[in-house]
Amino acid sequence: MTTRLRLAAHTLRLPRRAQHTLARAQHTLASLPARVRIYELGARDGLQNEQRIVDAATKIELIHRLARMGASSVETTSFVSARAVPQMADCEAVMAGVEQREGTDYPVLVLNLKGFERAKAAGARSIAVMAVPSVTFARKNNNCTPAETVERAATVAAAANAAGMRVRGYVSCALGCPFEGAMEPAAVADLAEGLQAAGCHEVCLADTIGTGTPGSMRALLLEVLPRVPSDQLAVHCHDTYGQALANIYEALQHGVSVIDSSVAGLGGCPFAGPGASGNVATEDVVYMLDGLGIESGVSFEQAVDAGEFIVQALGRHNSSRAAVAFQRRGRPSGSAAASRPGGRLPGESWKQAADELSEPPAEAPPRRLFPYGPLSSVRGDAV
Ligand SMILES: CC(C)(COP(=O)([O-])OP(=O)([O-])OC[C@H]1O[C@@H](n2cnc3c(N)ncnc32)[C@H](O)[C@@H]1OP(=O)([O-])[O-])[C@@H](O)C(=O)NCCC(=O)NCCSC(=O)C[C@@](C)(O)CC(=O)[O-]
Repeated sequence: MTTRLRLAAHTLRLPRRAQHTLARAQHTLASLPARVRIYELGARDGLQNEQRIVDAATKIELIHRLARMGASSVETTSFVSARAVPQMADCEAVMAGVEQREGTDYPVLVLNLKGFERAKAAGARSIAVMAVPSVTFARKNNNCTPAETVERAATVAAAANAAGMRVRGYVSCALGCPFEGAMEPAAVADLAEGLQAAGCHEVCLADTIGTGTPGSMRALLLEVLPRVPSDQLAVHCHDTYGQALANIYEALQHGVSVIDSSVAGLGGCPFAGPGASGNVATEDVVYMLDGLGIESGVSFEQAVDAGEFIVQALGRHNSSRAAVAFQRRGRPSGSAAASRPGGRLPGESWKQAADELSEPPAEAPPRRLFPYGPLSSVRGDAV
């Protein structure tokens, strides 16, 4: 008997109101993807706006940790003007030093043909391009018009595809521009479709300054999804107004299964004006996904370790709520870390704690319990 049938039999014994609640929960969970891919931005978007220049060796070590923690993609650097973004001046050295793991994608951001030629010469196998709907942001960030951002992206994508590279396309300011406010969802959808037609295997809707809400994310997805299918979409949420996780949850319910994030919540575009905060923290995203029973392949503990590594190098605070809570309190009951209050034993480094915690417990506890039982049964997965 499938879990769904067993569940149906079980719910008949519940009061009518509880049956409705359960049916609603089951409907929501049924629409969530079972697995998502994490596109990690800590080494590129995460660092590009930091004033303290991080040396190439530290960036390379960070990239290795991000790959080891299980991110599907680790955006490695950007091939842009060193005058415009001094932190990315060492892009060639970083590319040369990264030992690429089998099964991990290492895209680099490229905004024009000059950047593409540099990336190709440095051995990049995967790139990201961008299109911008806002006139002011396109001028400040890309030194061209919105239409020219699409033309440049298409030119670069064609060259990259001809060279056998994978191409992702960002639509920046998808939920708002720092200078022009809300963007028309239809205009964003036009750019998303344009990037896909230009040869991008994946289109990422970027809330560059984190002004979106689940309402505006839903309105945007309803406009974009008829034109670009959910399995070719990603979302990139900054957390300026504390909406990033809610926006991601909204996107998950529409079938989007590639999530951008940055360890320790680092990041931001240097051309987006003051007050825009970092990306949603990878640790927070993974904590939420683990709680939803959605596989990401990312180890929460190793994400905390990577985030701590880079915030210590930068001498700044960690913006991940989940990482900070984990360091103070450990994981809540039911998780492997819970048996070790504080997550880390006295004198133990985060790396040791993470290695220790990633070892499977002798008898695995039931994972991800939902008040009505294991999440998979509520979702109605067949067994
Ligand atoms: C847009 C460009 C490339 C200008 O593009 P351009 O208009 O083609 O530049 P140009 O021809 O006017 O050249 C200006 C100068 O830049 C040099 N140059 C031109 N291109 C390159 C290159 N590829 N590599 C190295 N140097 C370059 C070029 O050689 C020249 O140097 P000069 O002769 O004055 O000494 C430039 O303005 C630039 O690099 N801007 C930086 C933009 C940037 O990196 N922004 C942050 C990343 S975007 C982001 O974070 C958003 C995202 C993706 O995460 C999603 C989201 O949240 O929205």
